[in-house]
Amino acid sequence: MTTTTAIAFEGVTKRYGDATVVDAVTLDIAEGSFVALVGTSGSGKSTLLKMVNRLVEPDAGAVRVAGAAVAGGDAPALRRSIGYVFQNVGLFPHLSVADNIAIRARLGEGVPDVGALLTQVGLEPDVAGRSPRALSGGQQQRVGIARALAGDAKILLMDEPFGALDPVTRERIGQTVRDLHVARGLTTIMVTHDMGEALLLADRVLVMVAGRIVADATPAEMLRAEDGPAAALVAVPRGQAARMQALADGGAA
Ligand SMILES: Nc1ncnc2c1ncn2[C@@H]1O[C@H](COP(=O)(O)OP(=O)(O)OP(=O)(O)O)[C@@H](O)[C@H]1O
Repeated sequence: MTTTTAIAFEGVTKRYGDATVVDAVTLDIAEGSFVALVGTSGSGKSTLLKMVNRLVEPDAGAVRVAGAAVAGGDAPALRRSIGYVFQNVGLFPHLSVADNIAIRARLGEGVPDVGALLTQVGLEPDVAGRSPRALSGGQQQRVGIARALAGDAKILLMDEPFGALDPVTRERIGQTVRDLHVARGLTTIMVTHDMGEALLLADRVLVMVAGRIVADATPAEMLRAEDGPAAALVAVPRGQAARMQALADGGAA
């Protein structure tokens, strides 16, 4: 089976002052893959992600989307073709849910089918007329996902999208995103602090430390890792799962 590269990072580097935040990262993201980017705070995950839609420009190297260097093209057009979801959602409170989703249409694209999008992200179509202020945090994030997909994006970038949500809502929205990823044939990159979430949602997990990718494996490979940075990160969810199983079995945790 041949795989097509949707996003390529070629020796990408970003510095802020003396600090090298992303350090010569070279990486191919296959079309249709769901990639989780994990690592401790400040390791450069968001910076790497934002170089795809040019919210951050690299100091060296190149990012390619569908083979074309993003630096050579029109940044607003690129951003409209890529769905971007982030923790604070960023809905306009004075606009209705429908207008928030259709905001890209105002920027010159076709008018999206808001009702269909709301259904796809697990909301009732009748929330379309409400203000985002009248929605829960989880519902707002679902609207954020609908907005990200309104322009028929084939790439979905998510930056710690569920960080502010309770675990049950987080789990449900994660599953919604995974289903949309499959149904729409998306290429998805999700930045998360949560290794458990990464293992359960993604089909490839990248671990970033100090601006470099130090582990790159499937969730199953990550879980089998005996040592190294991946092993340290999976130790937490693996240990929790084992302790909970012990509790369920009636033994001491
Ligand atoms: N615009 C900026 N100016 C200066 N330094 C920055 C800027 N953006 C990010 N940094 C620094 O770059 C480093 C990496 O930041 P980045 O947000 O990419 O990390 P991260 O791994 O996504 O962290 P977190 O998980 O906390 O979001 C941090 O030390 C951060 O302070």
